[in-house]
Amino acid sequence: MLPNILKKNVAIFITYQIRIWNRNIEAAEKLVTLLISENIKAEVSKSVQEAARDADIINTCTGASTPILKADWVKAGAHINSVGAPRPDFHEIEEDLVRKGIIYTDSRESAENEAGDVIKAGVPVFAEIGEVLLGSKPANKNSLTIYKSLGLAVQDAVTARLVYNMLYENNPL
Ligand SMILES: NC(=O)C1=CN([C@@H]2O[C@H](COP(=O)(O)OP(=O)(O)OC[C@H]3O[C@@H](n4cnc5c(N)ncnc54)[C@H](OP(=O)(O)O)[C@@H]3O)[C@@H](O)[C@H]2O)C=CC1
Ligand SMILES: O=C([O-])C1=[NH+]CCC1
Repeated sequence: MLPNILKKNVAIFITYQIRIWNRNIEAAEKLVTLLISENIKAEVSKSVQEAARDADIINTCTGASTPILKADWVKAGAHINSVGAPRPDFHEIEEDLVRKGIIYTDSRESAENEAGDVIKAGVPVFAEIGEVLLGSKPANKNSLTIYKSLGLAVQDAVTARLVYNMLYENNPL
């Protein structure tokens, strides 16, 4: 999943340097090689701290059950996209870091019931992404912001429909 997220980031931001950390360095090297082969500037970091240092955007996408990203490693004004820890008993972001951030999510109900990091920190969700897109809630660009992604069933349904159409309607067998 992470390669696709990174490519989307690169499509949006013109200047960038991507640093990749994985607990298994060979996996990080493999991803960096893939990104470089697609002309995306990427390099391996030996630690999460090194990867996060001075980063404007941090993407966490792990199956970790204890936090891997700590508050002291993240600069003021950074934005974090947290994709992992989608269960109440899973964590990938340190509690203090979640408390420092303004929390955005795809579904408030899901975040309050499923996102371990949000539940443990006991912080309110500031806005759903839909509210930001509609202009009813601000993006707070200069603050530390955290987008807690959990996925919406409608995304799966629409994707399944697109795949079905490609297979059976646009390209009938
Ligand atoms: N928000 C959303 O919409 C969605 C969220 N998810 C969640 O995102 C996460 C990643 O999913 P996906 O990419 O499919 O999973 P993968 O199994 O492909 O990748 C998991 C990654 O997490 C790493 N990892 C696992 N445990 C730890 C740990 N304790 N510390 C550090 N790194 C760890 C793995 O490292 P290694 O390579 O060493 O094994 C691997 O790089 C999962 O938690 C999944 O449930 C999934 C789909 C949608
Ligand atoms: O596939 C998955 O592991 C998940 N999808 C949404 C939350 C977790």
